[in-house]
Amino acid sequence: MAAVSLVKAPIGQGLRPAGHNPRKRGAVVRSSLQGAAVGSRAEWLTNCAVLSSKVAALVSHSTTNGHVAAAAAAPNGATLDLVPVNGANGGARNLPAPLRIADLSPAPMHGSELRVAYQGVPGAYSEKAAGKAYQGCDAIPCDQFDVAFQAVENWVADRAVLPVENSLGGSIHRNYDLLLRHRLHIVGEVQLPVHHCLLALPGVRKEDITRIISHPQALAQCEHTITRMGLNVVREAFDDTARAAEYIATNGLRDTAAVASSRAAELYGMEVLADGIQDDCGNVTRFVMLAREPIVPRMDRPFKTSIVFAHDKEGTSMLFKVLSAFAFRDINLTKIESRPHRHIRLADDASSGTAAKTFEYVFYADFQGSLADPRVQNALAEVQEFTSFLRVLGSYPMDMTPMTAGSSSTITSSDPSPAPSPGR
Ligand SMILES: O=C(O)C(=O)C[C@]1(C(=O)O)C=C[C@@H](O)C=C1
Repeated sequence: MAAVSLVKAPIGQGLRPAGHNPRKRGAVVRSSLQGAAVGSRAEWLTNCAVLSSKVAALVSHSTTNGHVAAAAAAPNGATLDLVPVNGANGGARNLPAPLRIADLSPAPMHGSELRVAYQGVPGAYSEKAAGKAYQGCDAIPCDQFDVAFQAVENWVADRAVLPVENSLGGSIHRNYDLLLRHRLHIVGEVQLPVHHCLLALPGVRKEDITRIISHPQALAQCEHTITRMGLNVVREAFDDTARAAEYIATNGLRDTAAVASSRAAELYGMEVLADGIQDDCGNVTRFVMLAREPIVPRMDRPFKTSIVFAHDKEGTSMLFKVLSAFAFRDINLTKIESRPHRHIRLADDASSGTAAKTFEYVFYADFQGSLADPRVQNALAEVQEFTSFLRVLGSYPMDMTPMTAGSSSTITSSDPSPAPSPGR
């Protein structure tokens, strides 16, 4: 499958039903502590069904006289300009085909495959993470992280699975920045043990290699091992690990090796020169699962909640106060990250568009606890008092799978529409 490089004209984008404004929803604590978007998804589906039946009625009427006689009014008042049907009368061959019910369906229903966007090409670790998060999904490769966000926002994909941190390389800052710029919700997490190989074309020996290419995170995760191998090489960054392998194969490069997965070796006809070259055998990358809607937080299993906050006044010990709101309630923080964000535009629920706000730093924090837990709600209410900006990025089940090398067991998720698998 070709990588999605631009997501500009998704099917049905202009047909949003009345009241459907994705930017209005969300989990900003100021408006609501509980994600209240479940009803709006149902509303969207209902409106689609109404719209579909109107179109279906018109199309069936049109087949009696060979033409669609009139324009249909969509529920939001927009006019659907239905075109003459291609037929024996001819003359309409270059005109667009009429909408079908399938075009109006925003997401696969009733067990059909979930479309999951990831960054990279087949053989990338992110593809494997997508398969671990949503077994049997239709994984959609995207050439950039931003495109994966857009693919979900524009209904080209139902979910995105993107890396946020690695146990050796640290945070993937780009995705933290994008979480703030976009309006998607974290609905789950998946931790993937990452086992790197050094790949080269068949017959190439280690001594022939002058260059190693890979994703910067993958190069960082193998930095010491590559040095210890005594190879006289330059290291170059590439978009993703699998694309580095594909590039070598496509261009027949016999002086270049890639750090990538054994699956990439199989897919692109490469040989494994060295196996397990990550600097730590417990090398794990954490991915987040993103959706247009939040999931309903629960209390019957371990949950994690991710927030982002900022303060626009100096000298008020904001960070200390925020941390104390969690500490005094014995809520365990699992991660905190600060990012500079001058001139970053924040998607803001308070207005229908985006509002430009400037803070010196924003802070991302993950903590153990569900948004359904009153302790968490109280902590967030307090955090809200100390901050100028607070947004809940998601409250979702923790990935509890033991992190043994090569482990790939399924995680437990509350995500409402994952591919069918036990316990979901
Ligand atoms: O290049 C890939 O294969 C990816 O999936 C990207 C990525 C990353 O961004 O960290 C994912 C997991 C590994 O940590 C290395 C690279």
